[in-house]
Amino acid sequence: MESATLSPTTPDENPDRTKPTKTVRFAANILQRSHELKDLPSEDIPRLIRGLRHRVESGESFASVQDEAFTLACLSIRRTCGFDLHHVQILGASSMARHSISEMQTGEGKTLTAVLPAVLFSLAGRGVHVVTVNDYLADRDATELRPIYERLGLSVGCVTTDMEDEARRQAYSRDITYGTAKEMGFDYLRDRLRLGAELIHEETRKIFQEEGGLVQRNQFCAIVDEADSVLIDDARTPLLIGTAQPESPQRVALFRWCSRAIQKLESHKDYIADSKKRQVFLTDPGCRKVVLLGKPPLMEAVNMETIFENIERALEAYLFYQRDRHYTLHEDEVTIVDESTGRLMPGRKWQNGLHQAIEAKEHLPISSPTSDAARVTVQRFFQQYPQKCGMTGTASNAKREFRKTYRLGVQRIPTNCPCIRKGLPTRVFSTQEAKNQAVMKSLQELLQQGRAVLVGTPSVGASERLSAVLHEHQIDHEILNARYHEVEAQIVSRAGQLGAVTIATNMAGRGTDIKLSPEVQEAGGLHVIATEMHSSARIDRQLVGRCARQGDPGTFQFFLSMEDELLKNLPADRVNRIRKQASRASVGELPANWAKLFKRTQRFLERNHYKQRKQMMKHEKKQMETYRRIGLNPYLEATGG
Ligand SMILES: Nc1ncnc2c1ncn2[C@@H]1O[C@H](COP(=O)(O)OP(=O)(O)OP(=O)(O)O)[C@@H](O)[C@H]1O
Repeated sequence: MESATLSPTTPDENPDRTKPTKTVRFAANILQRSHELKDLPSEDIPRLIRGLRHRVESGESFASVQDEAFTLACLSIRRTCGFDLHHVQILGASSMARHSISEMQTGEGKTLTAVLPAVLFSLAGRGVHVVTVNDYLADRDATELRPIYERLGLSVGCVTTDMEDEARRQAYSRDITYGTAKEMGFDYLRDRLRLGAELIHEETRKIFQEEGGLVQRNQFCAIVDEADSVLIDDARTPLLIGTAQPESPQRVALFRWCSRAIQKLESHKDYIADSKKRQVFLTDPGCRKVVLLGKPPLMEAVNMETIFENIERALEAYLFYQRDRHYTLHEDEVTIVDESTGRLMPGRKWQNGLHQAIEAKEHLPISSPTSDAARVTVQRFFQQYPQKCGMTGTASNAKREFRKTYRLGVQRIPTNCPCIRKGLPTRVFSTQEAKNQAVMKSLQELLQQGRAVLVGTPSVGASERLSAVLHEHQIDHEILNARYHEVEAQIVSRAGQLGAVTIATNMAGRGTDIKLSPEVQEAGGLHVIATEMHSSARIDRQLVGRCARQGDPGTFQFFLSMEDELLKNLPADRVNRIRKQASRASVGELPANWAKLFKRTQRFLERNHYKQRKQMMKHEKKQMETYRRIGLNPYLEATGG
């Protein structure tokens, strides 16, 4: 059988779809061979897989068993799901087997595509990690795909947030384990903490591992779904485990005092705020003012340096962290909202006193602060997998970063059916109010046409504000945000029905598969209204990718306003200038060319975030080298190995 050689052409570059290319022949061949095995008794499939495993364990390469492994996987998929994989899915799988990121458009069936490389790499018997963006998707994929793997004689596990260590250990001992990068990364760090100094002695490490002291096996293969979200968007903050410091009334008094004291400070005069980096620096006059402010007796022993630092944290909490956008409040606790996925992250805390500063700002009980115990960047964590690959609908514009950081190429895979998604012209308004009115009008028109509508919003707060406006206009709708994650599956299952209006945060941005009812399909499919642009064009493309999947009809439109969050990332004086200019141009809708400002701001932010990631990696590399040189566990921070 000939091996897969993907031509770099995209469907647009090679519109002659009737001519079978070498790659199409490769995919057709795999499917044909799987059809030839249609009478193979079920019990023979695991036997054949065991044969392949034996060959890999005896030193044969993955490439030499790839065709047979793919054939058996296709057979199992057909017997379980009742349909064949599309050729393009087999091409996507083949490029992943050669350590690439397959760029497959949204809705092309990436979840099933990943089964093929997962089966192939599982033959080494060292564990395959299929990494997704959230617990919901990890659990959904593991549950839905389990029958396919089990037919092949392969075991499947899933790691989610609230699991105990023993259950995690079990899940990692399976052939294929589903989970999020965060869960897998934190398990990795917890293992490094368990190892302590033994990490650097190969022999003791092995013994420790064999005795079951660790939860994870050594990293071997990672297949990353939504690769740009996991490897790029989420890679701006390192994975970090903190250890709780003892409670201290002094510190509680300090956080509370700082939260009040900042009301007396003036921007530009007493402090400088950098909104891009979300940092605040006290100026000399600011420091002098803080020194002179009256303090409670409990703070007498706190040195001025610590007070300045906590004043800066309190200002950051006040200026850059908004309730129902960056965090939510639940039962007297601050719960972080993941900015790129819109999901809650219970149990996670901001470091260096920021979490406590936010608690003080919200007049909540102050939790005990944590200090760094172990940390690793997402980049470094994934670099340690000798076999890795990924898939996403939005990889091309991060091609360079994938190559430089992870040594992963990006391969564009043609769509199965031509995509007929249609974008309507972006509309820009001078105020949020004018934008909401226009969204409402558009919604009413769409509902009259018998469409289903998904409205994307940037935060929990924004989704609820828009919901209130819809209530005023008596438009029935559902909300999909971090507060309703328990009923996510039901909300998604209704989102493609006649007259359905779903207001969602980024939670619906990735992996959400909205099935259309026949009437909605007939009326033009799902329409996506994006009510803001995100900090990365890839996140916007994912939201828009909820419509017009697999050749279905579908449309989308952006509604933007000069009061949008995105523009707040520009320097304040520039935003004010632009807003004044806009209000001179119109009080309602602005000319279409104002949309360029949003695209430029988005590109500016993308560049900034890339720089931040590069800087973080440079810093980590330096730190690791120093730790190694002096013989300490390089993953342990404050404990010093
Ligand atoms: N070969 C196939 N034949 C028929 N249906 C398929 C096939 N492959 C996948 N599907 C179906 O297509 C739908 C979309 O699949 P999936 O959610 O995996 O897409 P995706 O590429 O991951 O989308 P997104 O990028 O939005 O996450 C699912 O309902 C899945 O069952």
